[in-house]
Amino acid sequence: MTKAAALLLNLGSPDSTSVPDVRRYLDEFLSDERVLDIPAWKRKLILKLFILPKRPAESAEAYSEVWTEEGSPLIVTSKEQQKLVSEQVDIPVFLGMRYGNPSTEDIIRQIVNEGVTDLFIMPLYPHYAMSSYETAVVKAMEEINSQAPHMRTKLLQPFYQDPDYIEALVESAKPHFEDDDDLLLFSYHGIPERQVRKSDPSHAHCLVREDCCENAHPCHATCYKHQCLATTKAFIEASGVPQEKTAISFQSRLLRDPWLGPYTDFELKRFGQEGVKKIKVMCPAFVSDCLETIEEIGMRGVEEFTEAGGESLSLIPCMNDHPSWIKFLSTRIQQWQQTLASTS
Ligand SMILES: C=CC1=C(C)c2cc3[nH]c(cc4nc(cc5[nH]c(cc1n2)c(C)c5CCC(=O)O)C(CCC(=O)O)=C4C)c(C)c3C=C
Ligand SMILES: [Fe+2]
Ligand SMILES: [Fe+2]
Repeated sequence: MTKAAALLLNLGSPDSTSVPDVRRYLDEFLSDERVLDIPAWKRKLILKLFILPKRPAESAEAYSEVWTEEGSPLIVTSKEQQKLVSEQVDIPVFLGMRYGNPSTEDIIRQIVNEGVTDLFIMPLYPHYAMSSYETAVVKAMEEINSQAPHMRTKLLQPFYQDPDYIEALVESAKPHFEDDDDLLLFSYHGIPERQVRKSDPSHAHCLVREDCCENAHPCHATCYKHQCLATTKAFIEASGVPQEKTAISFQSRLLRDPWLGPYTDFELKRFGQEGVKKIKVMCPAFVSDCLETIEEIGMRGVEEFTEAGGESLSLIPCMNDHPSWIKFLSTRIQQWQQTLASTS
């Protein structure tokens, strides 16, 4: 007897906006060797001396700005996505988070208890990064290997230029465009440049030249920079937005190492100073609105831009529960079920 199921994976949020809950979450998140990819002793020291004393209170305040009656926007939206996808397919759809709850460990236990033999693992990240897609997959596989080593698994690959994803992104974003917009900014979550180099299997291609991540290359199956550029290019082509009215930047830096640039906060200031008046910002690395979109762009970004002279900045919502996005996920599940049926 076989039983198939799908598992949606996302990053996770603290359980509440209390400082102890946020501290627990940040401790789990930033203790991940794929997020702070430095020697373990150094990571522990940095966490203890520089991050955990002050950041939990600052982040708790930021979370309070976006928290809803049902909880964190990321969790609430992810649960809604799970419900909507479940309604479109005829197998159970589970939801797990890399950090916090519902934890990957608990959800794999539930999946095992329900007798699942074939699991489609769906990291809800369009782009490959060791700190997002890779760590989610590694954690899920560790749990499966220890709890149910015979379970068969299949992985949804990063879908950064999948025409169906691009179509869903265009359909959800385009209604927010206005004729008098001066600029559409694609703001992606940043990562340290070091992690782009580490994810380059050749260790000789990515970030070696200014334009090395632009074009297709065998090293780019794991190149976050290339994949963000590719999403932007595909979106511009599919949406018809004039390229000269677009820009790209990377947000959410932590610590002082060089991260992928240009940095969103610096760019918003520059645009304001250079006379750009009306900006729309979309964040295609996130499929659900969360702290990093609602607070960092929709609140702080607005201040940065208007204080520098800009008139208005609007955040374009992520795909969230948009029907085209739900269809994308449901279709990928159905396609996997067809391959299962044809191979069994
Ligand atoms: C979209 C993919 C993401 C990548 C890549 C990523 C890398 C990355 N993040 C941090 C540090 C933090 N990120 C935080 C929040 C956060 N990050 C993502 C996604 C990616 N992160 C999401 C969806 C969220 C929002 C979570 C929510 O609850 O809404 C935070 C926590 C908040 C804060 O204190 O600022 C941190 C910290 C690093 C260091 C990193 C790559 C190395
Ligand atoms: Fe992050
Ligand atoms: Fe690259």
